[in-house]
Amino acid sequence: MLELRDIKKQFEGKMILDGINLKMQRGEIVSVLGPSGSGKTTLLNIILGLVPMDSGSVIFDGVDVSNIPMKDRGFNIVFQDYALFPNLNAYQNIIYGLKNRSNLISKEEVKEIIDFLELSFHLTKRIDQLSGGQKQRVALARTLVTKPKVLLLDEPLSALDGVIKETIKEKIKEITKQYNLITIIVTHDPEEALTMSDKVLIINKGKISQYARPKDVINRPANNFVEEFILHQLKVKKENIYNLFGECYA
Ligand SMILES: Nc1ncnc2c1ncn2[C@@H]1O[C@H](COP(=O)(O)OP(=O)(O)OP(=O)(O)O)[C@@H](O)[C@H]1O
Repeated sequence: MLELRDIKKQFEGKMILDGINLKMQRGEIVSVLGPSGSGKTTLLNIILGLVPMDSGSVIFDGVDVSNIPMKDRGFNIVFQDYALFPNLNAYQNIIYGLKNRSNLISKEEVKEIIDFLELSFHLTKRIDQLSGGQKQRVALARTLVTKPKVLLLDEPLSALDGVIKETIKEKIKEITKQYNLITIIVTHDPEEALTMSDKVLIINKGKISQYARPKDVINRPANNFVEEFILHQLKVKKENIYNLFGECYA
């Protein structure tokens, strides 16, 4: 279990995260949803250990990892722009994080991840020869070979659309279950959050507005902000939300 206890963070005197408390279970996808500037990426970076918090704790499986450096924390991230190395081919990118850590994962397990993400025919391609969906899968593979316990994804679907987007969504769901990960996804898109997560964390002005299952967010929005934010973003009237998600949550 991953637990965040009373996390606070200011930038330049402005409170960005103001007492974030939550618990996430293994095998669970949690989407972090909120308006631009609400602190979503900051929260992800604090969990990763990339950005220090002012106060609070990050607890993983009962151990306080707040002061454990990022590289030893055992969490990993796929950045929004994928941050792939253009001078390396797809395979070299995938195994990049295994340098000096070759005992972390067997060759068979690396192959399993490559096959699972359907990348075996693209391994020798340069990054600029890959489609958006293929780049995303290379970035996911590069992160997964490090065997993270917590998988952090910053806007993983924002550069994708149509069938490719749906395929990556399914892959993320399957990966989370198969590897029993805690997957945390930052998104500004309520439809993405509501359709692919076990729980949705909605933050506004540094505080949690609601942390609940998608069907509960839809049926019982905790406050006007949640209702308005979701309605506004989905650009539909309230009754249409039930039509949009009614089948899933009937
Ligand atoms: N290193 C930093 N120094 C100063 N201010 C920062 C820094 N990083 C983030 N901020 C500020 O903190 C606030 C939250 O930023 P953050 O990127 O976490 O928001 P977000 O919810 O992910 O936004 P978006 O959806 O636009 O990516 C913003 O006002 C941003 O300008």
